[in-house]
Amino acid sequence: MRKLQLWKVAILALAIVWLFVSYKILLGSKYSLHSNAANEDRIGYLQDEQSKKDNSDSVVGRLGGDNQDFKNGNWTMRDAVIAELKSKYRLNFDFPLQDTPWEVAAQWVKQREIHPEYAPELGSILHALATQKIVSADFGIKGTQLKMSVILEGGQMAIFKPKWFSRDHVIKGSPYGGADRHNGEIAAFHLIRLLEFRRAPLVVGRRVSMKKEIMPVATDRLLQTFYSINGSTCFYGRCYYCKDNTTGVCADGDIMEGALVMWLPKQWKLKMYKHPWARSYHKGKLARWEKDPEYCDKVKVTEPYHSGPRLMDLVDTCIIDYLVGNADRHLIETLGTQSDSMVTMIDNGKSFGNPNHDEFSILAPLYQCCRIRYNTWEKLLIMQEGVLSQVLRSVLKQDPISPVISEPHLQALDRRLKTILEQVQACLQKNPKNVLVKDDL
Ligand SMILES: Nc1ncnc2c1ncn2[C@@H]1O[C@H](COP(=O)(O)OP(=O)(O)OP(=O)(O)O)[C@@H](O)[C@H]1O
Ligand SMILES: [Mn+2]
Repeated sequence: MRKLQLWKVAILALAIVWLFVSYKILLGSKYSLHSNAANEDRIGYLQDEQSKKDNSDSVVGRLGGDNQDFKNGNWTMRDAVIAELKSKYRLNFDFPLQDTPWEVAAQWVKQREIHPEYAPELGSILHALATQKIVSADFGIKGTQLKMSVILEGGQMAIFKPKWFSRDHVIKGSPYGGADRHNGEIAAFHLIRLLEFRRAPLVVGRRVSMKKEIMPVATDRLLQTFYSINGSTCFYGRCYYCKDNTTGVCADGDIMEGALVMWLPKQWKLKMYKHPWARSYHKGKLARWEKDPEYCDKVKVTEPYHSGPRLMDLVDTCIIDYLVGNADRHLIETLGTQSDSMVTMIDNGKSFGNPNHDEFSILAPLYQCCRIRYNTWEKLLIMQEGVLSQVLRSVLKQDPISPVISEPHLQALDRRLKTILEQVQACLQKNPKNVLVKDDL
């Protein structure tokens, strides 16, 4: 029995080494594209791969357009990885749908994912979210931050999180401070998608005319919170932090920019739990996990973290939160009520606040537990060496309110990813046997 265990560990260790070595080799290797024949072979391969997934856009065209190395006949494997990922995650806004966009999206939701990995319809659904007529508007129904809840033609509900800051505004001070970042909500959705977690509701940017699209369909109670400053329409809504004109947000003239977050189908109930790694939110008072380096050992033996996927879901979540700089996940919400229900990545408003600050403590579940899903680690490895920012930049360019985040935020993602991988490496060095966890745990 013990022998068998040792064999398993040895095979796993070999697999890890192989993955590392092959990735490094792939990154380093260069394709010499001097001869036309070689060029055509390479292009042919990519076209085949591409056409399997999406025949709306050609890799050759894209590379010819934005890859200088390719033009110079000096094309690295890293470029191939980037091209492949850009093509995989590119949105096709015209992809034909077999049903209404709302129905297609509703049918996607499963026990452990909100949308599938291969989702060519996603572009058309996001397009519908960004353009369908708003038929009613009211206060946001839950949460402490200002938002509107809207119904789109066809009955789909969505949350409108308004713009508070310009793209280059930097939030200073506490790592969980500042009003929501609507653009962060959009960028986080795509980041979560690129890392294949698939646990965030669909989000798209949208600019709405307050006078034409909102006011004619707004409830009276929402309209009562509207006011204007220097000709711009503003509102303060109703929420914990919504008081009066001093707490409201203003459009740019009549046009208010925001993020529309698609509401999950009603039959999927969310259940809220306190996050074991929540902050104390009191200056000078540390939470238990901040005082006790062995804290994870205690969490690991308590329900529902002692078995099933819950603990590893938290590790995945802290990886996303560290990347985007969200230090405010004091609650977790599971999709469904079972012990193996997935931890959703809902509410990414507190993200992309300060590109110059990396809040290491967000990673506590990872560095205290020293465990990560094999699958997650693999996805992170593929995204290293700047691949992540390149692919995300390209995806975000397609959003209606592009540019979604500023360059320093994209650079910060690559830097933070490096830190995460260094942490995993440190764990592997300390305790090689127990770090990588099977994907169904
Ligand atoms: N897309 C969605 N589908 C279903 N429920 C949602 C969705 N988005 C948010 N909710 C629910 O509404 C709650 C509030 O939303 P959200 O967390 O985005 O608002 P918030 O004001 O930022 O909240 P908080 O004050 O907790 O930070 C969530 O905790 C969740 O229960
Ligand atoms: Mn929030």
